[in-house]
Amino acid sequence: MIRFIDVHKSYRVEGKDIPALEPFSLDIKDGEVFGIIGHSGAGKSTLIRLINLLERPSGGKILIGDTEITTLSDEALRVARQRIGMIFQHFNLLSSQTVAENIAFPIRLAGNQEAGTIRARVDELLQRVGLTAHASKYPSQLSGGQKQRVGIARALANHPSILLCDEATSALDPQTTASVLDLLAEINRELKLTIVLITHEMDVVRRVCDRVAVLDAGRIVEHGAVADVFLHPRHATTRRFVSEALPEENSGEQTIYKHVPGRIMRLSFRGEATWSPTLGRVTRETGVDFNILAGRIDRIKDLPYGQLTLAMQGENVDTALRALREAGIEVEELAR
Ligand SMILES: Nc1ncnc2c1ncn2[C@@H]1O[C@H](COP(=O)(O)OP(=O)(O)OP(=O)(O)O)[C@@H](O)[C@H]1O
Repeated sequence: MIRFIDVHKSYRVEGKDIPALEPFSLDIKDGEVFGIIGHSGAGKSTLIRLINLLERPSGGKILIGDTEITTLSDEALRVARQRIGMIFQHFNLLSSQTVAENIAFPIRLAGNQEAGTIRARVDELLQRVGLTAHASKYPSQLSGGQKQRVGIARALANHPSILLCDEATSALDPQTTASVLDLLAEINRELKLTIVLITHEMDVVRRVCDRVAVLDAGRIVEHGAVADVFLHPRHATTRRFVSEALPEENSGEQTIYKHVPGRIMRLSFRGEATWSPTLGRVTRETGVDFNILAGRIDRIKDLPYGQLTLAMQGENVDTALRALREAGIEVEELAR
């Protein structure tokens, strides 16, 4: 568990303390993928860098397991940091070293000098990230996605229990982003390490995270399970992030709703409910008419979900809505 207790952080700029993170408490559980989402300047980098003390908090406690890391000696902190890997938006590879040498570097730094052991570990890591054929290349000969795979292999070199990802996919195209996120999900699943990632894209959160915190101007304004935050965003900032991830929600439907007869409802289905023909059954039984205005079926990490926007008409709409709720479908009225 990574535990922040009443942590806050200010930067001293021209003799003044400028707050970057207001006091917050937060627990990140072992083995989960935890996302921190926020706009530029919200404090994401500051927050993630508190975990390995690249930034020191101005107050409060940070615990990793039972260890309060802010009280560690320099030597103890150096050892603790070996169990915390980090990857970066711009990869931060050594340009004069090959892929294999980049990955070997932190292993040597941790004190392991035995060439055979290092080679075996590097081979294992190359295989994990799918770069065995590229071991002797230099970073300039790799694509962005391949560079990030080297970054991931290097971060995993000393068997960390935590992997910090600082905008790891922000410099990548959508397809490469998807493959790097798949790799992170696989690493999380197979190595059971905790992943903390920061991003400004809700889609990254939707694809890989179990839980998420939304940062807005240095404050955590919302946090919880991704499915809850994604399907029922409460804070205006969260709603904006979600609507960016669901572009059709932005395309002027609010205006269309005014011209469509009936009550405009949004139905959200999760898990098994996504596949069962409940809507058909309920509307048949209640004689309610419906018109589909928008819809999607997708996944939040491994959880299938569906959202349908309907115009519903008929005498028994309320009965139909009750029956839908009883069947585990979440129902929200958008307009009447
Ligand atoms: N070393 C520093 N010295 C002074 N102020 C800083 C420093 N680092 C960050 N800040 C300020 O702290 C606030 C939070 O910055 P931070 O980099 O954590 O945000 P962010 O959400 O990661 O933004 P971005 O997505 O643009 O990287 C900003 O107002 C920033 O200007």
